[in-house]
Amino acid sequence: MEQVAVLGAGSWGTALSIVLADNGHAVRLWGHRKEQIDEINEKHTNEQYLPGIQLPEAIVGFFDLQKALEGVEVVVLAVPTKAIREVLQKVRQCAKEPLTIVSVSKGIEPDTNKRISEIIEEEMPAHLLKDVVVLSGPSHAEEVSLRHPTTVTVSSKNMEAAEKIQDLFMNHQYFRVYTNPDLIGVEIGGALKNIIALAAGITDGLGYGDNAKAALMTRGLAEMARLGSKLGANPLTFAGLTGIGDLIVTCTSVHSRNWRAGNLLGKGHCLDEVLANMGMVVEGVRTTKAAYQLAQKMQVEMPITNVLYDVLFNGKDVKSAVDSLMARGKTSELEDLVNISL
Ligand SMILES: NC(=O)C1=CN([C@@H]2O[C@H](COP(=O)(O)OP(=O)(O)OC[C@H]3O[C@@H](n4cnc5c(N)ncnc54)[C@H](OP(=O)(O)O)[C@@H]3O)[C@@H](O)[C@H]2O)C=CC1
Ligand SMILES: O=C(CO)COP(=O)(O)O
Repeated sequence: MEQVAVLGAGSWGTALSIVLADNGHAVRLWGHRKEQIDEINEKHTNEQYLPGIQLPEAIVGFFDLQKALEGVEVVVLAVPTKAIREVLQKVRQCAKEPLTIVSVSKGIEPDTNKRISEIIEEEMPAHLLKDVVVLSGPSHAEEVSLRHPTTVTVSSKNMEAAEKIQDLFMNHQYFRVYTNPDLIGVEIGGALKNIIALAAGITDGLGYGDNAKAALMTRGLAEMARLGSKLGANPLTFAGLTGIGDLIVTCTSVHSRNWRAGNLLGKGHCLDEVLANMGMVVEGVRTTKAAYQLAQKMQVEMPITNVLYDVLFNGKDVKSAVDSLMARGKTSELEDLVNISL
């Protein structure tokens, strides 16, 4: 039995706390809103994020970060990408011993274009950071909290640490955890699939059918792998859980906030209105900006990302965005594969 701190009491932090509690661990679920922590401790629910789910009593809510981190060696970081630096700055003021930090968020930071593991290494002083492990894959919190069969992947620069985290989360009833040593590919896949899910939501919202969605997913995967391999990822990772696996779950599920946001954009709503009404994080918006910047910097062709960037940040109309993808010059499907070095 391990004491684990989970930072971020949203959908994913709470769902992963259930997995850890089911595995016999004592979970300290930290959140920054007192009334939500009181609800977790008094009613064993988190109605805003996982309505109707009864939380195991081994999950204890913490409002005081210092107390949540006392004597803990493993910290699961489950806040949106834009809050990660702020939360880590608080963690480094409270931590006394070196921590293994498990990143479960999916995004790339705009402007710095850093992956989350890179942000963690930057924000945490070396003496307080033992290892960084990334956990990613096709896993909607809503389904995990219902204990429906789910598979994810863990990766790290130190695969021994990844295997420890694999053991911590592995639940042979409903939560199967794989390892993959390709840290860059695992993080890039998890982040970029949100861009394609936004685009898939848009074409669904426009009333286009399965052909359009299959095209976006397939050509989306090609551009994810193109950028990923330029950044040092193994292209085969994009054929795995954190690539095509997460792309399928996010582009085809009503649970996906990215798909739902895209769907509303496709139906004619404006971005500000969509984000204001979502009530949960839509990571793909900021990641589109970061991936657009990376594509320019690394000179990688990313037509879907580029056109979505214009929709989100330059007011391009969604219908003409799809038209401009269709009107691109002719190309070969396999050209991408030839350009990817294994
Ligand atoms: N939901 C899912 O199915 C999955 C999500 N993920 C990833 O996990 C990450 C978190 O997503 P998810 O849990 O779904 O997001 P939610 O929007 O459901 O919850 C985010 C949580 O983070 C809290 N938070 C936001 N900013 C801060 C801050 N500065 N300090 C402390 N807490 C903060 C929010 O608090 P408040 O309530 O006050 O806003 C909320 O509790 C994302 O990167 C997402 O892509 C990965 C796999 C699956
Ligand atoms: O990453 C996820 C599932 O694997 C969750 O996707 P959304 O953030 O789009 O809901």
